[in-house]
Order: sequence, then structure tokens, then C-alpha cells
Amino acid sequence: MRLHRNLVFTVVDAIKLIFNEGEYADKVVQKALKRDARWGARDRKFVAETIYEMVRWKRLYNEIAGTKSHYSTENVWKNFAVFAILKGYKLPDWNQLQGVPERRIKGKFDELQKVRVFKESIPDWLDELAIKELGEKHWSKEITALNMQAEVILRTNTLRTNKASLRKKLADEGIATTFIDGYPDALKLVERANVFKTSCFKDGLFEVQDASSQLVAAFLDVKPGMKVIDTCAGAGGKTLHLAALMENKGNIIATDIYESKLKKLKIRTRRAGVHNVTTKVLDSTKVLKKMKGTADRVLIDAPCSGIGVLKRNPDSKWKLEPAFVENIIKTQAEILENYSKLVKVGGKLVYATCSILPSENEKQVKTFLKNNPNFTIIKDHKVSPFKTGYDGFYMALLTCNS
Ligand SMILES: C[S@@+](CC[C@H](N)C(=O)[O-])C[C@H]1O[C@@H](n2cnc3c(N)ncnc32)[C@H](O)[C@@H]1O
Repeated sequence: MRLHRNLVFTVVDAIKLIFNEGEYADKVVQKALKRDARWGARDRKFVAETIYEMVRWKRLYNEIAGTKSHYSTENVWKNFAVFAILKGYKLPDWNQLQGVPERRIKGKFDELQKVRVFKESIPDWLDELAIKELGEKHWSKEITALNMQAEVILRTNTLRTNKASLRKKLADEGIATTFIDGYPDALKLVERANVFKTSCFKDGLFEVQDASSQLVAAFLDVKPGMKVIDTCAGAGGKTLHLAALMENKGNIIATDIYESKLKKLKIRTRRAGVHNVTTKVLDSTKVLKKMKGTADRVLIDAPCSGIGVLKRNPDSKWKLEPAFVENIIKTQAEILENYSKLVKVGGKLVYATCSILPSENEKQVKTFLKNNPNFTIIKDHKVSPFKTGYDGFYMALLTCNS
């Protein structure tokens, strides 16, 4: 395998932006891919995957290269050399790659496989927390799965098309996909591609949404004509799915504390042909008070640590902090307590997170049920990245009895 100069320089610049300027990896990848319009699918794949791999394996590569966390250009090249050797690339005769100690890199890699925090490239605190919550054996399996590359999954917009027809249209645009058992509207890309450029995307025929995330809206058991409140709607990934399941009938109120996210949601509804969504910014307690006890269904897709989606956001390993996780657990408890009041008697609520930590999931639900005996649990579902290969998620379906 050969390395191409302009692709590798793009990767090095991207890594500096992520680690020195604190920019988000997904945004940096998007920008990097726009650098040269002549790049083909293989070039784009190299750029995107190499940036994600260098972010994902930061601690391991730092340890092997002796670069610690200092991100000078020279050190980024040293880390890149580790990546290239471990992936089996033939090193070109470039100044930046002179004198790379190939044998020492391989030897150090083998030696570090015995220490999980290096082998899996994770901060000590996260390893300790996850072991406390899940046990060492379970966590070891999950983190190995969370370090794999994320696949691209699409959700068919059933308001505009069906899965088989979308698959054919995408194939006509050069994008091969497969169905996934157990996920009724999902299509998996055979190879990474820029799906946002397709006319299928522009025509609103699909959304990019992980398979596990596609289970959440369906878990809420919505029906056409219902009144549904999507309390933490963000940019609306699940709102759009709810609208499709409700066949555009009834009323979905999408709320969030950030107006900017709800604006993005509005743009997405137009592309998807969704007509039954209104948005409300949660800027005062009055907004919620007015809707108390009125909803047939409430979705709480709560803010969380995101530990279930490290595959997709490997930079979270380095950006997350223990205090953030502690605080978000308190926020989740408050949100569940406050937003559950929106459900009418006989109505249902889903509490969901993209975390695999029990303290953000089943423990939150247990405490809530203890404090709110008018609610009972119908079922819950944990999605393990290790067992499924997709993102880690938790969802619990509760009902309000009085
Ligand atoms: C997991 S994300 C939601 C993702 C979204 N449902 C989707 O499917 O695309 C959690 C959202 O909760 C919002 N949020 C955080 N604190 C909140 C609060 N107190 N009330 C409502 N929303 C909140 C965040 O802005 C974020 O958009």
C-alpha cells in the first residue's frame, strides 16, 4: 500500500486542528474532505478513516512514539509513522518520515497489548469508571467493540419511499447497500461514500442514523393522530422517525434548550416532507407547565456521556471529563422527573440514552419509579455495541397509571 503526499498532509493538518484547537473530529473530517475536488472514493476513505484512527488510538500512539500529549507538527508526524507502520504501509522517502524506528514501534505495540488503557487507548478515569459500573470482563468486550470503525447506516424515510426502492435508487447513483435483519427501515452502506451528495438525500428519501438509534422512536409505540412531545429533540433525528411512524398525522412538539438545534430540525423536516412537527424552545418553565398531562407519548432522548457512541465520536474519549459525567447524571434525573409530568394518564414515556453505563440508564429509571409510584415500567432494552456491532443505547418504556 502506498501513501499519497497530499492525503497525508491533509490528515496531519486535521489532527492538529482536533488536538490543538479543540475542533470536533467529525467537523474536521467534513472540512478535510472538501480540500480537493479531484479525490476519488478511495482517497476520501483514506482521509476520513486515517483521521478517525489517529484520534481513536491517540493514547496508544503517543505511548509508542513517546510523544505524550504534545501536538507539535513533528509529533503528529511521529504518531502518523506509528499508524502507517502498524497498518502495513510502505513508508515513502519523505523528510518527515526519515529514521522511523519500525522494529521498535512493532515491539512496543506488542508490549502494550498487555495493558488495557494502552491497548484500548482510553483515559485511566474512564477505564476505572466503566469497570466499576460494568465489571472488567464486560467492559473489556464493550471497549474493544467501541474502538472499531463505525459503519454508515441509513434510515429510509417511509413518508417518501420504501426500503427496496431506496436501495435501487442508491445503486443507480453508485452506492451499494444491504438490508439489516431486525431493523425494518435500515440500509447499511457496503462501502463508505458521501451520501449527502446523492439526489436521494436531497429528495429526503433517507436520513443517516445508526441502527441502534433507529430502535428508539419505534420503542415509544406511537400511532398516527397522537400528541407526542419529543422533549430533547436536538436536530431532530428521532423526531423525523416519529413523524414517519405516525404517517405525518397527529401532532409532534419538538423541544430543546437550544434554538439553533431546533432550527436545523426545521430544515430537516422540510427535506423529509414532515408536516406534523412544531418546535418550542425551552426558555422558561411556562412552556412545560402549559403542556402538563397532555401528551399521549413523551420521548426523553436524554443528554448523556455518549459512551455508547465512542465508535462514531472517538474524540469524546479525550474531551469527556469525570465531572461532566457526574453532572449529566444529575441533569438526567431532573429531566426525567420534570418531563414525565407531560404524560397524560394512560400515556407512555420512553427514557433513552446513548450510554452503556447503568448509572445513566437502569439506575435512573429505578430511582424515578421509586419516587413516582404512578408510573410503571413496561419493558426496557439495552443495546450492547459488543453484541450488535452498532452504537450502545438504552431505552425504557414507562406508562403513567394515575
Ligand atoms: C441525545 S441529544 C438528542 C438527540 C436527538 N433527539 C436526535 O435524535 O437527534 C440530547 C439533547 O438534549 C438537549 N438538552 C440538554 N439539556 C436539556 C434540557 N434540560 N431540556 C431539554 N433538552 C435538553 C441537548 O441540547 C441535546 O440536543
